[in-house]
Amino acid sequence: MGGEAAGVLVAVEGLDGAGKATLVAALRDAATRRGATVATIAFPRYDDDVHAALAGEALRGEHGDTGTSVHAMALLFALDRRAARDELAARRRDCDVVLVDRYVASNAAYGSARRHETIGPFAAWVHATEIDRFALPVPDAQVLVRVPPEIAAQRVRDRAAADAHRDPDAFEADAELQGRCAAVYDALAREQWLAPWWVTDNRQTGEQALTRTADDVLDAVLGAVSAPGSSVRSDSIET
Ligand SMILES: Nc1ncnc2c1ncn2[C@@H]1O[C@H](COP(=O)(O)OP(=O)(O)O)[C@@H](O)[C@H]1O
Ligand SMILES: Cc1cn([C@H]2C[C@H](O)[C@@H](COP(=O)(O)OP(=O)(O)O)O2)c(=O)[nH]c1=O
Repeated sequence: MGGEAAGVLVAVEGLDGAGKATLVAALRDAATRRGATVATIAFPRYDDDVHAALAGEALRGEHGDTGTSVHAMALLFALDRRAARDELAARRRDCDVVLVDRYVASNAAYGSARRHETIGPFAAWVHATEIDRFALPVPDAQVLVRVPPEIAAQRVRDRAAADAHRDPDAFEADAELQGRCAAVYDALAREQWLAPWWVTDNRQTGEQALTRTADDVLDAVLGAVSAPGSSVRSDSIET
């Protein structure tokens, strides 16, 4: 890898508490062990971008009715990514693998779920706004970290109990929204929305299971990217 080719852009997606940050760290370690250079970016970039900061505040009830508007929230998340375009391009120039913790599909999943849609007008608007208009790069692969919503919700609660700064926000506290969001994510993966998806089951606990999952994901994602003939696949990675 390297040279003129842009680093592989891998988006990690899933519910709040699904285990995205945990998998991103495991993927970074696994890719590094294989000799690849790796960069990671987590969206929303609360500390680095004003749109992300505003979205975070709106999720906690600030800024009047901003949080109740599906499109306003999605625009703030999208503008955060738009402002990260140069950084994304630079990381892809410098590194073999760029891992993003949430990306464009998060907007499609959460916004569609909020509007009680699956893949419909809202997902089309997200594509038109972020890909067609903002020219954000299409990822090479999208990984759905899949767990039942009840397990994700329990992890969010445990995390909040352990860390006062991780109090559940408006989306995290809405169990019905998380349930609909899980269904939209499944549909996005099934339909290969935007780019190829891989689905990984993250119910299992333990370091070993995580390392195995990260290795399986890397094999699948990097294998498919370096062998374009094999193109779009929807393999389910069993852990
Ligand atoms: N496979 C797993 N089994 C048990 N706990 C997990 C697993 N993956 C993540 N966790 C825990 O669940 C919580 C949420 O994980 P995190 O990676 O922060 O999720 P996300 O980034 O999707 O919100 C964390 O406390 C993490 O340690
Ligand atoms: C990045 C992004 C997040 N979201 C939602 C998902 C989450 O419920 C919420 C906050 O993002 P999240 O990554 O969960 O941040 P944190 O765990 O630090 O609170 O915003 C979108 O709806 N669209 C997006 O583009």
